[in-house]
Amino acid sequence: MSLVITGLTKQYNKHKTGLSNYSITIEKGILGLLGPNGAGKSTLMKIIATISKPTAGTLFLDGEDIVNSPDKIRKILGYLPQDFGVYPNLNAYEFLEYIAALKGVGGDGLRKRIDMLLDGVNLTADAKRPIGTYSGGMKQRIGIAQALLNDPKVLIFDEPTVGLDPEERVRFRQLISDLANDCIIILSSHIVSDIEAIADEVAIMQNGALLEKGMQPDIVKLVEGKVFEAVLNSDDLVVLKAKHLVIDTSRQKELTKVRYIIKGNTPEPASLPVNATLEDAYLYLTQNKA
Ligand SMILES: Nc1ncnc2c1ncn2[C@@H]1O[C@H](COP(=O)(O)OP(=O)(O)OP(=O)(O)O)[C@@H](O)[C@H]1O
Repeated sequence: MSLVITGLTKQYNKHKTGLSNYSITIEKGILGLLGPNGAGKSTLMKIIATISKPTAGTLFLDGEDIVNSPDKIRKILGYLPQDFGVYPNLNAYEFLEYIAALKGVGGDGLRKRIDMLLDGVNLTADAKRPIGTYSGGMKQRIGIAQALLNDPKVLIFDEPTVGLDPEERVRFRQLISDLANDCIIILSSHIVSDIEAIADEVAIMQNGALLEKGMQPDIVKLVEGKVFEAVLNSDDLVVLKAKHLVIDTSRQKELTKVRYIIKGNTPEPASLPVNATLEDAYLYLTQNKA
């Protein structure tokens, strides 16, 4: 299964561009979209989910044009939008039955599937309570469950881990990694550690453009050998900041420990090389292009 996107542009109005000439090919597995606010992640996801039409460009799913024939993808799509709304008076069970009816999912297996999904998102014990009484994280989990109702082959999650506690993040990861062999899964976040833990491939976006896409280790390789740490006084820190890209600082008594990416070839004196991470690569790519 592959989704081939070419030259995708979304011009909201004269001044606002959501995506500009964006091309990417997405295969089975979990793709993480990483980018700062306004990068175009939601715009891309809405277009793939056929909620929004592009101004220009094409999307083909296994050779089928999904801009002009959206039904091809809608039948096999699961989508969790960023601003997912729930019906506060329905309980989780009723809500999933309602969404199933909208999606045309029914039959003998429905009850079993709802039970399985409620268990998958850890809501079985609360399934008979009105959703209006749920916490933000619980509402997010019911949103995840509804996206999985129709046994989708293309799954789109816009900021799925917002509001989830660490335990629920692990549960979410397990839930979708079981599906990844068989599906295209696209999820967005601006939290690098979430993408690092969940995604196989990463697409780093900014200002409506794709900066880089690849398997996580290949993205990290972009900054390997460039990341250093040093413990400095405040004067030396000022000098370092003017020359290099600072990733992180922390106080160590009257000194500052700094993690940075070198610009050029020469690290500051008394610096030690450290292993690069996805966060280093993300900051390197987005801050160099900012
Ligand atoms: N309905 C809209 N009308 C006008 N401009 C819009 C609309 N939706 C998005 N935009 C603009 O398009 C650009 C991309 O926005 P988008 O929501 O796709 O980014 P994002 O990467 O999902 O950001 P976030 O992490 O904040 O959700 C931004 O400049 C945004 O202001």
